[in-house]
This record gives sequence, structure tokens and C-alpha cells, in this order.
Amino acid sequence: MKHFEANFDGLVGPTHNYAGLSFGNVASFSNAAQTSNPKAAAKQGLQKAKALADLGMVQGVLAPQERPDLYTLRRIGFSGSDSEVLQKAAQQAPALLNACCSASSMWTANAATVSPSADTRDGKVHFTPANLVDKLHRSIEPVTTGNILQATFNNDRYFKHHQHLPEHTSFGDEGAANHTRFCTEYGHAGVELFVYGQSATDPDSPKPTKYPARQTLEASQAVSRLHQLEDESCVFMQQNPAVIDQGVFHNDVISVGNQNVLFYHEQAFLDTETKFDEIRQKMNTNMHFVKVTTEQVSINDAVRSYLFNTQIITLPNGEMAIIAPTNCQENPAVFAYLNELVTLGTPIKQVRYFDVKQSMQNGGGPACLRLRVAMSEQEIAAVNQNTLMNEGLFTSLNTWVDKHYRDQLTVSDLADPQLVIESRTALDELTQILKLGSVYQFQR
Ligand SMILES: NCCC[C@H](NC(=O)CCC(=O)O)C(=O)O
Repeated sequence: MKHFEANFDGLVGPTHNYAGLSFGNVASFSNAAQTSNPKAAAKQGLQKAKALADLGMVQGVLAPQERPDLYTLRRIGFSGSDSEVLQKAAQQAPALLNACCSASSMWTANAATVSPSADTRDGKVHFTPANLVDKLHRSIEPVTTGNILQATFNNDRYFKHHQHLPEHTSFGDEGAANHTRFCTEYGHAGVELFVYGQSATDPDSPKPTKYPARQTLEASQAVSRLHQLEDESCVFMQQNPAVIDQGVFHNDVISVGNQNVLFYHEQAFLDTETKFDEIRQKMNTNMHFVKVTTEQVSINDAVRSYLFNTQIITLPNGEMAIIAPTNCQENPAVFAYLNELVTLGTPIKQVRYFDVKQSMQNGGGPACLRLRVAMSEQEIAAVNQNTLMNEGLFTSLNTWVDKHYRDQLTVSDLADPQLVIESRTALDELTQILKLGSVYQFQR
């Protein structure tokens, strides 16, 4: 049977905005209070997703979340009608209103960790939504993320959905952004690499001093237990705290893997050689560790261009391609490096650039926008087929965006009660396009 690695991209929600909510994420902070363009953001995402489908990849979409999140605002004491709740929050606690209005669920690399059936003891594909506890605006995502994943991978015979981990910093979990799976073929048992920022229970372990380490070792270990992975097929590796302090808030800002390739910056990890040996031994095959040195690309350039927040995909002809943001073309050191990379004799043979600037300005590149799910043909047939990208879905989603999305949004617009109505109308229609059922609270 054939196996594929599908990418499920997050649709950008109608409230996409720049509120500067993510301390430690350089782009989020430096673009705070800019005017966003939700319509352009959604269309940029759709273009990338459609282009991958056109390359012969299995490509799906995941629905965004309902924002503004009036339920959270009511839960923290703002009362009255919807417009009163928004107005009071805007006056008394604007930062909390902003946290309840982010379209951050678009970065589906943070939606969940996924283990394919070839790796799990019960032979099912396992999903654990990330609790995202480090950031208030993201900590309100996991319940609806679980609903959306269940409506998308809606078949108990093939898919196993877990609850997100306990909501405490000891279990800080950011999902697949800190997880890479190595394998020879997508359908063969692989080695799952869990990269963590700090250990919550070992006070003496290294940790960053300036910015938070969002992922804990304890969370990664819990996910590996839930997913029924064998010890012999897991590797736990620590991110270098020094790069977290330079803006590498997720490991997918500094390394990316695919099959037997790990593309990484030399400063990405701690104990790099020991851990690479462990990966080699557990993989028992030829691994390509493609190292980028500081001399070639500085951490600053990597963080600004998102060289490592690229997708490495295996094309139907077996060659690997890098899907990069156009920001990589605009950075001379990074562009020069990528031009050279395809000549080095590694499995990576081509680079394709996509404009995802609306997302980039919040610190989300091509890799942040997608959740990888390796599946067999049979498992793909069990996925909600209405979520899979093709000409028809591309056209209907673009029409849907044109109809409902604004082309300008500022932080001061977030208290506009009309935005709630627009957003709900759009999402209600989307659940019909994708045939998701009632995944949102306003529909229940
Ligand atoms: N994987 C990429 C995630 C980017 C995301 N940015 C944000 O939430 C920025 C939102 C804002 O600042 O408005 C984050 O930091 O978790």
C-alpha cells in the first residue's frame, strides 16, 4: 500500500491581526500595532496549499477558531450583550481583549503532535492537541482544536484523539513545531524526535534566561506515552537555550526534518553529536544531517528570514524540495546559501518560494502553517474528504474569503461588534463547505 505525508494547513481566520502577543517571538513584537490584511493573509495561505496540491502532494486544510472569543471574556467576568462585553473589555483590559481575538490557530504546526500508525503500538494515527499554556492567547485554542481535528480525522478505526496535556507550565506543549519524524519511507516505522526547551522537574538543567522555553521535556515524554511509541523509536533532544534567547521560540525556527534528512543550524541543539548518534543508531540507515554554520547564516538571519521554517517535502518523483518564504530570497546570505544547497549533493534538489508575509509578520512561516500527517491510502480515504485541497475547494475557499474577510484590520477594530457577526457568519458557512458539523461553541 502507498503512504503519503499530507500537510494540513491552517486557514487564516477573519480576525488576523498584529497585537504583539508573543513575548520571545521577534516578529510578533516588532510588528505590534501594524495594520493587518486578513483577506490577503488567507489568500496567501491558500496559494501555498494549492501549489503543494498541484505538485502532487496530499494537502488538506484545518478550520480556524472562533474569534473574538466571547466565552473566555465572559468567563473572566465581562458581562452583558456581545457588544457590551467587547466594549467593557476594550476599556478595562485591552490586553485581554487582544488575547481573545488572535487568529493564531492558523499556525497548525502548533495545533497538535501527530504520530503515524507505523510508529504506534495499536496501529492508529494518534493526535494530541497542544495545550499552548505559555501564551494566554494560544492557551484558549486546544479544546476547539480537538473538535476540529476530530471532525477532520473522523474515523475511530484509524484515528485516535487524545485530550490536551494538563494546563500547567510543567506540561508546556507546543505540538509538532517541536517534533520531527524520521523514516525511510512514510509507511515504515520511524524515529520521532522530540525537541524540548527545558525540563520542568530538573531545576539544574539548562534553560534560557531572557525568553521563555515553551516546550518541556515532561510534555514531550507524556505525548510519546500517549501515542504508544516504543522507547527505541524516540529521541528527546534539548534546544540550545542560547538560541531561544535570540528569538528561536520553537524548534521549527532552527531545524526541519523529512524522511532521512535533518536540515539544521549548528547552534540549534545541546549535545548535538551524542543525540545524532542516537538517531543514527535508532534509524539504522543512512541519515543526512545537513548543517548550516553560523558563518554561512547567522542566528539573526535565520530568525529574520525563517530559513529553517521551511517545509522539506518529498515530491512524487522522489526528489526533495524546500518550500521557503520569499523573505529567504530577500536576505542575501540566506538566498546565497539556498542557491548553493541544491548543488551540494544532499537529497534536497530544489527550492520554491512563497509569499506568506502576512503570517511571517507574526512569526509564522510556511512550516508553522502546516500540520504533517503521514498516512496510508486507506487512512487518507478515511479523512473527511471535504477538507482535502483540489480545484473545487480552492475556488470555493477563495470565494468564501472574498465574501467575508476585511482587507484591513487594526487592534482598535477588535472591539467592533460587527466583527463578531462577520466572523460567525463566515465560520458557519465554512463548516458547511468543509462538512465539519458543529465544531464551534456558537453552533452548539
Ligand atoms: N509557529 C508560529 C507561531 C507564531 C505565533 N505568533 C503569534 O501568536 C503572534 C500573535 C500576535 O502577536 O498578534 C506564536 O508566537 O505562537
